[in-house]
This record gives sequence, C-alpha cells and structure tokens, in this order.
Amino acid sequence: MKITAARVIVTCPGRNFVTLKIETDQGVYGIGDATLNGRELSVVAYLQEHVVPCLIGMDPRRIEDIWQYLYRGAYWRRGPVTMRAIAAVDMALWDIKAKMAGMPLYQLLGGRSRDGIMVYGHANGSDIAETVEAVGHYIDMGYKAIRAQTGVPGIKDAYGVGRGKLYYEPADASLPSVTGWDTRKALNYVPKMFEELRKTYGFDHHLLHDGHHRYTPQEAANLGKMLEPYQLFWLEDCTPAENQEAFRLVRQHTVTPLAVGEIFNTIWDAKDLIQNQLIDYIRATVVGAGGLTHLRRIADLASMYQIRTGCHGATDLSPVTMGCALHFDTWVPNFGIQEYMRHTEETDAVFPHDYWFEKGELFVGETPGHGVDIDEKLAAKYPYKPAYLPVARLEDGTMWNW
Ligand SMILES: O=C(O)C(=O)C[C@H](O)[C@H](O)CO
Ligand SMILES: [Mg+2]
Repeated sequence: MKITAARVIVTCPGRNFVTLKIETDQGVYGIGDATLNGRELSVVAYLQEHVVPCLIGMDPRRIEDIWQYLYRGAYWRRGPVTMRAIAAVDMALWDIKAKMAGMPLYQLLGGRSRDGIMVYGHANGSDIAETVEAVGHYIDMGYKAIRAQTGVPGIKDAYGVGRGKLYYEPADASLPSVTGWDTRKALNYVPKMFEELRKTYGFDHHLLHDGHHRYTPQEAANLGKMLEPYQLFWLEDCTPAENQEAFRLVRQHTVTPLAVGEIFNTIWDAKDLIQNQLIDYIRATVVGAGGLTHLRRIADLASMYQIRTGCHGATDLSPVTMGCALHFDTWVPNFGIQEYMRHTEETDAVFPHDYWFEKGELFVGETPGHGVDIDEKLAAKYPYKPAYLPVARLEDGTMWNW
C-alpha cells in the first residue's frame, strides 16, 4: 500500500483552518488538522515544502515509523510548527488505518473506557453579573462543567471575555489588537466571581478558570489559595510553564487542582511537571502534541502519577482535532475532561462529523476512521484571511503574556 498524494487545504469558514488530506493507491484517504492559530501559513509551508514530498510512496500503515521519520529525521526537533505538521500526518494515517479496519478509531486505540465524554464550555462576561448569567445559560444547556472568565474593572479586554454568547473567537484582527492586564486588579476581582457563582448555583457543577499564563508563581499560589473555598475543578495556566519547576511553589501553597499544557508540543514539556506531581491535569491535545501517537505516550506517563487528561478544545482546533481527541478520550484510562468550544455552523458544514453533544457530554459515532471529513468544494468558498491573536500590555506599556 502506498501514499499517492497529500494535499494541504486552507479554509476560513469564520476562522482559519489548515487540513492535510492523504490519499492512497487503495482509494482510502485520511484527514489531519495542522492549524496553528495566528501562524497558519508557517505550517502550510512546512508541510508542502518539507513533509509532503517525503510522504509520497510511503506505506501509510507504518504510522509509528513515519512519525519517527518525521521527528528524528528532520534533525530539528519539537516546536509548534514541526509538531503540528507531524500531528496532521499522524491523524490522517490513523484515520486511514481505522477506515481500512472498518472500525471507529477508539477501537484501534484499545476500545471503549467510557460512554460519554464530560466536556466544559466557556462562560464569559464583561463583569461578574454577566458571567454569573452566562454560567446559568450553560447549566440550562445541560453542561456539568463550566469555565468562568470575567472582565475586570479597569482592565481593557481581559482574557476570555467573548463577543458572543456561544462563539468566543480571540483571533479576530488582521494585526494583533492590544489588550491590557493588571494582576492586582484581577486578584481582587476573580475570587469574588467564584464566591458569587457558588452562592448562586451551589456546588453541583464543576467550575474551571484559566489564568492564561498571567501570574508569577507567587501570585498564582495566592490566587489558588483564595479560590480554595469554591472548590474549582481546575485552575489552568496559572503561571507560564517554560520553567516547569515554577509549579513547585504554586503547589506548595494551594490544594486547588492545577492544569497546564495547551501550548505543549512534546512529552519533554511536561516530563518534570508530571514526574514531580506538580499538576493534576495535562492539557496537551492531538494537534498540538504530535498526533495520537505521541499524545498516548504523554497520557501513559501521566497515568503513572494519577494525573488526568484535559484536552485543549478551543475553536482554533478544527473539528478534525476534536474528532480525534474524542476517540482518544473514549479510550484513555486516565481521562479527566474535554474542553468544548463550539464551532460555528459554517465550520461544521465544511467539516461534516459524527460526534454529538448531549447533556454535558460529547459522544463519538461508529463511522470507520475518526469520523470527520472535509467538504473541499465548500472549503474553497472561504479563502484564508490573516487573523492574529491579541497581545497584552501592562498599564505602563510593558509587554505581558496574552
Ligand atoms: O481554550 C483555552 O483554554 C485557551 O486558553 C484558548 C487559547 O487562548 C486559544 O486556543 C489560543 O489560540
Ligand atoms: Mg487555556
């Protein structure tokens, strides 16, 4: 069996997506996601110029060998561009293998460990009152877990504050827009939001919060401590994780569960955090961390330390990644939760899929493969549009972490 063609498809049904389609001499094809939000065309070039020529003629059944070929063979390892390109190939090859086996992908991974996948949605508001209302809306839709973010008085466009009720899309400008940040104001406001949420809705639902790499370890420890009475499911990205040791300080001061990893590319980004039990949830997902082949290794390492998965699932991860992640979630023994930001109707039409939402959970279908396809004719109607994530600056103009 041979790979006969591999094409990169760029489409913008409301936001940009990069998709790899691998075709074979047996008529079976596979689809992979390669979207890197705000830097999409770098992965397009990496795939087209440096990966696709190597793939032609290879045996698509050799998933592990092709992964190693692309990872070790490049000499230049890791990084978001390389690992997304590898992820796209990996997803497409697993799709092909599962289609050939006539099985939904989760069966090849080891079979079903659970029926439904608990997901969390994003409730946003420009202040506490609005966020409390937005959380109520998610509860009414049947969600069991909800991430709550609020605008903070005095901070311009704080992270996580959406423009619509269901569809939050941060990459919204042809050049990065400038948002603000002030740690003191946030530390004084965010705990009040959780106090209000627990007063209003009680403790039956899981609540989550994303610090988006904004706090120093000491400030993150302080936030974690202040949030303890509200029993969060997790506090995410409380501090940047390039220095994995930084989480030790946070951990020593709070029992609020910690999650990190949406920007991790390999097991090496998470190794110390996992082996020292400095986190509770690992947020790496299929497109970010080199595909299912590599994500499985991260999950297995995490399972040895009772750390559970919490795959990234923002809108910049295409339905192809969501489909793959849901098969992974259906199988993985140490599953924790899955993030679920809804794609728009335009996106869902370009990527027909068989997963569905019901009562706070997502379910995968039984279609052979990962269950997500691309309508190429429709995709061609939405040409690429440059769109950047915002940047963040402190009040005095200093660049901060967005
Ligand atoms: O989904 C999350 O937790 C995020 O933090 C979303 C990110 O801002 C988004 O994926 C950036 O592209
Ligand atoms: Mg996040």
